[in-house]
Amino acid sequence: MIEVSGLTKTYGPKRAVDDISFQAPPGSVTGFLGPNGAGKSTTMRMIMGLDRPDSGTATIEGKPLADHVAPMRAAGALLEAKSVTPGRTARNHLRVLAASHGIGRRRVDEVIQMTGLDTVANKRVKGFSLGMGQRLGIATAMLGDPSTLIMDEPVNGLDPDGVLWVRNLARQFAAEGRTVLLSSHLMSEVQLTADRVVVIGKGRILADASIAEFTAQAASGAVTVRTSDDEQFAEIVGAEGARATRTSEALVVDGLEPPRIAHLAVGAGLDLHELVKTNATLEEAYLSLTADAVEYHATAQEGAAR
Ligand SMILES: Nc1ncnc2c1ncn2[C@@H]1O[C@H](COP(=O)(O)OP(=O)(O)OP(=O)(O)O)[C@@H](O)[C@H]1O
Repeated sequence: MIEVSGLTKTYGPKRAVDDISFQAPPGSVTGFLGPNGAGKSTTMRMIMGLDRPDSGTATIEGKPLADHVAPMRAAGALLEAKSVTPGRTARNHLRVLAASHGIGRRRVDEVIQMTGLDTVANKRVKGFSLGMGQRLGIATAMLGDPSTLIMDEPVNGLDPDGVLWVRNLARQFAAEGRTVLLSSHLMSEVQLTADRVVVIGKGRILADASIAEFTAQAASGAVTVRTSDDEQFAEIVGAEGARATRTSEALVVDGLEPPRIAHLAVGAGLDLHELVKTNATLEEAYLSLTADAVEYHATAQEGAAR
């Protein structure tokens, strides 16, 4: 369990994190989302005790990470800034770290295997690709077999196979009752990986909900209907006070729930060919929520495809 309470961090005039509180419960994957510069990495660094908050607290299993007897067993993190000595091999990097935390060499071999680094474990880290570096970062995070795993942009630079692997790893960790907090800008991936989302914008919490709740909030509630006579059915729906818009292929009904729509169609003796409530995707929900919190806008290019 990660608990963040009233956490605030200012860099000069910039309030990077502004009085945020949220929990990442055990047994689930919490997606940590927000536009560039929203404060995600700063928050993760404070949870890991790498940045000192101006005020507020961040705890793991009830206490700050630094107060744990074996911090690497409490939490492991893949953060953006890597602290790997480039001249070392991946295996040596892991061995040095393991030795300084009382972790045996067998665990080093295990995490090398788990992260698919076997063939490059004896190569110097400075020659690593972005994806191999990510895998080594994840291997480092897992070294202590931690109960909490924090990953900042874990799929950054990974090939599709690696993306799937991170998704399965996160899901497996959660299934084992551990806590997973991960940030990502890939909404489709978060939708597949996370159970819950915490959305942050300009240092403040914008949403804290399950994926289902979060996307339901953004859904228009419209229902797509096709019947044996859409023109007649549009009138029936209109008489009920709902709005029916005809598209080339169907009717889009606003203001009635599917069971009522089905009841009306059957009552009018019409065949019902389609009845679908439209759900927003995580990306649509995210974009509509964060529209005002985006700090770095791209401007449309002259001559760009329209
Ligand atoms: N060490 C620092 N010194 C000064 N400003 C910083 C520092 N670290 C972060 N900031 C500022 O704090 C704000 C939050 O940054 P942070 O890296 O936490 O955002 P983020 O949500 O992780 O963004 P991204 O998605 O781009 O990684 C930004 O405006 C950033 O410029």
